[in-house]
Amino acid sequence: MTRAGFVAGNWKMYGNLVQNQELLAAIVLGIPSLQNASCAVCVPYPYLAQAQSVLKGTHVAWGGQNISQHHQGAYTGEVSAGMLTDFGCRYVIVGHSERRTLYGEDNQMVAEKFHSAQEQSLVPILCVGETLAQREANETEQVIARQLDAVIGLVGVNAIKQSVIAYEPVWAIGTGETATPQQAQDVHAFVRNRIAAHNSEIAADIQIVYGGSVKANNASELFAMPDIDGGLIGGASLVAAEFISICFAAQS
Ligand SMILES: O=C[C@H](O)COP(=O)(O)O
Repeated sequence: MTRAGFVAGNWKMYGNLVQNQELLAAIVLGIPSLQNASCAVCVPYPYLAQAQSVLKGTHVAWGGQNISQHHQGAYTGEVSAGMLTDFGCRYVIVGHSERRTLYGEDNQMVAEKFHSAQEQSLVPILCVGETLAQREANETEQVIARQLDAVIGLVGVNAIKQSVIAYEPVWAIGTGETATPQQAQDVHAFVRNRIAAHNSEIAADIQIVYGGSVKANNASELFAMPDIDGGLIGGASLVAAEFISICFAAQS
């Protein structure tokens, strides 16, 4: 079977009302439809209402970049999965390496966030990936296995079915240094095999996307690999023409 492609933009902490309006309008105009692929933008919380208002009824979905693992409560500054659904979100990124590194999110917390997202019918985009030091120490597979197993251990493999997995080698994020298609493919195949050990059907169906310096000029080559189903795009998702072209590269 051919899995559908998927591309999500992660705007990180960039944008303002005026720039967003221009970017979203250009994306909507540039992506009237996609063949066997879908796309989304994950915007900062304050702009969810803006994304909803511009993207509703279009081919571009939207989502958040993080959620609390808690349902509600005295957690100053946090945002729950339910709050994202109030703004029509379909997706939420969990476990991005910037959250893991800068905000101390460990595998258990990421698994809880994944669970919390699914409880509200959001599709979690689960990020996994190794640092440069871990790659150089030949620990890539162990690191990713731990990140994946923590989630499967908490929610079970059947729940994984309703998610997207994003392999993002930390050393390739925002650095301009992309993993080669073969390096990325090797890890994607590892992730798929690890899931296949639990359930081969789910492993065959799940979308595994790559993130780390994906641009319009390298997307096709990456997405052509058998286990790479699309991308999670940082910097290039802030440039309409780049993002649109990456989304088209995920078509099949
Ligand atoms: O979530 C997106 C990744 O962090 C990739 O960012 P980048 O495309 O700017 O390297």
